Parts: sequence; structure tokens; C-alpha cells
Amino acid sequence: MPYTQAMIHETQRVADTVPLGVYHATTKDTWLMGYVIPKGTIIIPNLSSVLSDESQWKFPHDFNPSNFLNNQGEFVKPEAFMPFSAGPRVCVGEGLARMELFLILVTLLRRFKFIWPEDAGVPDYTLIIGLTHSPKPYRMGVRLRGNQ
Ligand code: HEM
Repeated sequence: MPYTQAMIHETQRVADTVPLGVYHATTKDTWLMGYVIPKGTIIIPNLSSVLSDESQWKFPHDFNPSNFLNNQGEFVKPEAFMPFSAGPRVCVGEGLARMELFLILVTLLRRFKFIWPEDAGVPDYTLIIGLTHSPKPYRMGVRLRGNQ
């Protein structure tokens, strides 16, 4: 269970689905870490940079579920895990999305085996950039477990 949770969280970290979150604006003059941000300034949260911050992650630039496991193999969620953003306007669907990710993935993995086709070459993890990140199209072999 801890490893499954770690794998799902690591997938979300690397997938970096909403790289620049949702734009906001200051509703009053604001002081933050010595900077003055005047009222009405557009704020673009750079979630990508947090999700791969070298000071926050053991393996910032690799896919490695160990980013979410402590030395005892227990699941831990670092504060820098914020694919749903943070603060008062954090994604309201976070709970639902996390429940769905877990239930759907575990159900699929219990029933099916996912196979990278031998002739598909090396996976290309380059993301397609838009308002959201999405993977490049790829082929995948899927087999019923126990029926191979
Ligand atoms: C993996 C799936 C999802 C990701 C990565 C995601 C990510 C985000 C992010 C980054 C924001 C911007 C938060 C901000 O303004 O700072 C957001 C806002 C929002 N999300 Fe999601 N979301 C996901 C799934 C969902 C689902 C399933 C729902 C609804 C059932 C949902 C509903 C919303 C709504 C309504 C907002 C606006 C909240 C507000 O402005 O107060 N999201 N989401």
C-alpha cells in the first residue's frame, strides 16, 4: 500500500499536470518576503518549479517513488507536493481526484498487465505543453492477468 501511494504521487509529481496553476490577482497591497506586490497584480503560481525543486526532493529530476517513502518504507507526503496548488483556492476536487486515481489505478492493475511493446523503442517522456501538460501519444499492450 505505501509503495502504491508513493507511485501514484510520484506519477502526479512528474506528470506536473497543471504547470502554472490558475492565475490569481492580489486584492490589496501585499508584502511578501521583503517584496511589495501592489493591489491588482496578476499572480501566476509556478507549480512546476516546486514539484522539481532540488532542495525539496531526493530525486527531483527522475521518476522515483522513493521521493514519497522514508527510510522505513512508509509513505510520506512532502510539503512541496502541490499539483493541486495550495491556499484558500486550492483545487476543490483534490479529495475526489485522489480517491479516483487510487481506485481506478489499483482496479486496473489487479485485472490487467500493462506491457510496453518490444518494438516501441525507448519511451519519450517529453510532455506536450499547453494550459495543462499531457503525454505524447504512445502504444501500450494490455493483457488480462491470469490469461497470458
Ligand atoms: C488530478 C486531477 C486534478 C488536478 C491536478 C487539479 C489541479 C487544480 C489546480 C492546480 C487548480 C488551481 C488552484 C488555484 O487556483 O490555485 C485547480 C482548481 C480547481 N479544481 Fe482541480 N484538479 C484536478 C481535479 C479536479 C476535479 C476532479 C475537480 C472537480 C470535481 C476539480 C475542480 C476544481 C475547481 C472547481 C477549481 C477552482 C477552485 C477555486 O478557484 O476555488 N479539480 N485544480
